[in-house]
Amino acid sequence: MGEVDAAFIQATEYRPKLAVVEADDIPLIDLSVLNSPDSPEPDATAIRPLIAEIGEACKNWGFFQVINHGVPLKPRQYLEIGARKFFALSKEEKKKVSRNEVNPLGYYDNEHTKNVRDWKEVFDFTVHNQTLITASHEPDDNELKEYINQWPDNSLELREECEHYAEEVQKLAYKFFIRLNHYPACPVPHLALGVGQHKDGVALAILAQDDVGGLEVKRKTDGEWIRVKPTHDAYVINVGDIIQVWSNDRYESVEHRAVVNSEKDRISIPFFFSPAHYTIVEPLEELINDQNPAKYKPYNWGEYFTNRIRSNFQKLDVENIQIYHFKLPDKFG
Ligand SMILES: O=C(O)CCC(=O)C(=O)O
Ligand SMILES: [Fe+2]
Repeated sequence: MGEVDAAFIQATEYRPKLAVVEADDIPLIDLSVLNSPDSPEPDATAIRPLIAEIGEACKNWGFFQVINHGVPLKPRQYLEIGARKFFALSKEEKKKVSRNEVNPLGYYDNEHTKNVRDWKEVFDFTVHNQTLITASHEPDDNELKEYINQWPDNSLELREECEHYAEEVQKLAYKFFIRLNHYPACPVPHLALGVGQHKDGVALAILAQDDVGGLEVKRKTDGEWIRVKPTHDAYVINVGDIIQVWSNDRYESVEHRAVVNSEKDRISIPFFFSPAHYTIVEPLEELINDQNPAKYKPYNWGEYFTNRIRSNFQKLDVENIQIYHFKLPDKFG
């Protein structure tokens, strides 16, 4: 295997099959009724079929793509170019904006998913230049800290490109943070993964991917890994853990991963949507009744998130925090 660090090598059962199963069946949803120039405020009847379509996609797949979403293409294209320029800088230059124990935003090339190193480098920033978040994952520690974006200086216009994109894409959801993912070409794509299989802990993820492709979704019906076909100017949206809890398991957060390849590098830009740090996440009251009792205990989002990033940051012996840790016993057995 020569020069590839053993930290990147997946256990046999997690290694990707490189034969691609490309899904035509991941729902492709047209959002044009929401963006009609004639009726800026679509009425409830007009959007009812769309809501049903999204509900079905969330239930059956947990994943879908959207087109005619109203987010302009230019800022996304500029940011993709800007991301490529940034990742092409020397390690030394990129490390000037490195994430560290104090500030988890910025550049990072050592992320682990389930204790195996990901074949990627990332640049994280929050939509607001300063964001308050819970400092500690300990329940009794109420201290908050401020996340501050780190921007590379010199000639790059990365800051403007990131801010401009954030302003536009947040119209599709609300806010939190955006990641620039760079997956370099990999000499051992059958042994490593760009991101190991995982679920997103946030409420919703909205991903812009370039035309190289590599995102794979675990199909709910048979557990097969399905490649999400890059579609021009589409966004891939997936349900995260918070929606699973809010919906009391009606909409499940789905496992996914990013496969790498030996020829081309790849850029993807996920936008992670989640509530404010003080939010208590629990099944929505209106969905709960005697027949359908709450399946989760309430948890604090800020503590959960801090716990998660702590375990991404250092290789821990224990599994990181998961929503099933808050699962209540099933009353109907
Ligand atoms: O790059 C991709 O296609 C997926 C990235 C992803 O799942 C993540 O960053 O959570
Ligand atoms: Fe993800």
